Amino acid sequence: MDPGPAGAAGPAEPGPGVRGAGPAAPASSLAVAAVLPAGGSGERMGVPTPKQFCRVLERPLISYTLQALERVCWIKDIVVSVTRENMEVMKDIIQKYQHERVSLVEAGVTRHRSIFNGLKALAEDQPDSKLSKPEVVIIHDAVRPFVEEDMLLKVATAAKEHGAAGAIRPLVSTVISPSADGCLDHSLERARHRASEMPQAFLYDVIYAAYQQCSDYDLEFGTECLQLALKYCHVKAKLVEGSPDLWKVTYKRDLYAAESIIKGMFGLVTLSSCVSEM
Ligand SMILES: Nc1ccn([C@@H]2O[C@H](COP(=O)(O)OP(=O)(O)OP(=O)(O)O)[C@@H](O)[C@H]2O)c(=O)n1
Ligand SMILES: O=C(CO)[C@H](O)[C@H](O)COP(=O)(O)O
Repeated sequence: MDPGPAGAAGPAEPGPGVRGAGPAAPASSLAVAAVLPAGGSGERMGVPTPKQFCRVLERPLISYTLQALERVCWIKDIVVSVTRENMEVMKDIIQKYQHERVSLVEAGVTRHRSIFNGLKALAEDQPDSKLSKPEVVIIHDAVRPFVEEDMLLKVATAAKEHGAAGAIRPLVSTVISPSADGCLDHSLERARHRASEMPQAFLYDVIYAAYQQCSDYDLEFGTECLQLALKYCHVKAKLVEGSPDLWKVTYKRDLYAAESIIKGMFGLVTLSSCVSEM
């Protein structure tokens, strides 16, 4: 286990993303970068602090996500989209927890706009940029801290082959479509559908071209990057089964769940204490 950064506050975290010897890296010729949208306000969490900055065991949630990515040595650059008002907060987090290879860009008013801003920073025509255009870009929500290297490798490799790839999970509940009068219109067959999670990965040229062409409606209301690659670049994403830990911290209770997973990683929760609580 890696110790936490020297002098950093918070637990000496095992860090998500590192277990055992780890999976093999992709071919060294594959240039990979990551974009982390972190410009949301976390309305559904219902607390004043945006959820990515909420503390879990004394450490901001986004710091765990950054740690999971920066421990993957083949991810060269990590671009984080943050609102102007939280830029200083983010810089303080980077300094305090000694995050590496992180660049900041200004977030947009929607998630898609924040991602687009991150992609623009990686484009080759950026003057004075220390970033270089990657072949593959991973997109991962700042509020999904438990991503493993193995999963990142799977989506990056599949993106190189297929142009796009994304993590999926089985649906827990059936998805239904209501009609305008609040009654059931139709219901989807659960076994034939999947929940789309993160991370996702793309050939950079594919996803950048998709964002450049996409409509204001997509940028405002879209929730699915894989759909943009399909709609604008005719790229059918490879879907990769992910672990349950990829879920997105959304509600207040998710912070408690994240805390208990991190404690489990530290060995702070023993099996007997779990059993006695059941
Ligand atoms: N304008 C936005 C909106 C969202 N995000 C980011 O996109 C990710 C996933 O979005 P979501 O979970 O919906 O975050 P919020 O928009 O913050 O949450 P809510 O929908 O509850 O307001 C988060 O890391 C969030 O910070 C972003 O970068 N820019
Ligand atoms: O769900 C997703 C994948 O499809 C995205 O990860 C994302 O979290 C969607 O966020 P929002 O619902 O706020 O747009």
